[in-house]
Amino acid sequence: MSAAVEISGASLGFRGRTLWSGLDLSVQPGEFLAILGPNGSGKTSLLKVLLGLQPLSAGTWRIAGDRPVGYIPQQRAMQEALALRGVDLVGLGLDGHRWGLGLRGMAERRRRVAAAIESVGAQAYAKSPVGHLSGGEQQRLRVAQALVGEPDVLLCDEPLASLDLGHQRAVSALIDQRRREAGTAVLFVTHELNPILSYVDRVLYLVDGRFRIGTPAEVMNSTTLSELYRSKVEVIRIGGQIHVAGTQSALCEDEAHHLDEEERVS
Ligand SMILES: Nc1ncnc2c1ncn2[C@@H]1O[C@H](COP(=O)(O)OP(=O)(O)OP(=O)(O)O)[C@@H](O)[C@H]1O
Repeated sequence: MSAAVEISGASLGFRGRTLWSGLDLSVQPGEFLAILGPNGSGKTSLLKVLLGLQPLSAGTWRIAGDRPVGYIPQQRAMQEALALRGVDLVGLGLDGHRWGLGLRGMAERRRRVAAAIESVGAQAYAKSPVGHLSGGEQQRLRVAQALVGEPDVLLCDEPLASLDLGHQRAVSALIDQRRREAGTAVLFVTHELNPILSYVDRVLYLVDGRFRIGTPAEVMNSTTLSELYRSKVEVIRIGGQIHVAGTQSALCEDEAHHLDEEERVS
């Protein structure tokens, strides 16, 4: 099986600072890869490379197939004055797809947009201007927009931010279903591994120019993360969840922040 995403000998740096280098990564069709790391470690920049928005400093990358990549951007609130409706926003995800002109093409387009909106449970407000919707509602429409084109590769940049627990579960389950049923490769940038832990095949963890790639068990352990952060990091598994406690820069999960504060107080 050929890889959906292939990155070889890749480096990226800005103004003399290397974000990461020597990165070799193949993501298979249907694979779910979580991309973790502290602020500024180059997670979003890696997605930008795969979107063709950011050239590599060295190395090569390739995305198989010719379907447009699906992309859920890091959330920014949409302007209140934005008159675009939810259905229009989701429909933008079909630009570049062709079913021919005429009524059949338009009916197919409408059918797909309606199905994508239903899949994220956004029917109630899909005809409202997106600028009037809550952050979570806007985010669900962005997910629908990214999935409507049935992409072979889905790039997600913290897609669960601003969603409540119920919708975090629904959106992650939807992304998981998509990769299982259609073989979409998922690259999912997140600061919170736990909501998606049961879906994740492998983790790419970036820290200060270094990285590790492996299964959650291979990467999310005290030895590996202490090596990556070059300081003592404790990884604790409780009730099927992973909590990371360590230095401030090592924080990935909120829980760890509290543990760290308690350690300092005592
Ligand atoms: N075009 C650019 N020119 C110069 N520096 C850049 C550019 N793009 C990103 N950077 C810098 O590269 C670093 C990594 O940014 P990036 O957004 O990839 O980090 P991140 O890991 O996604 O962080 P966060 O968790 O905060 O979202 C940052 O210090 C950022 O300022």
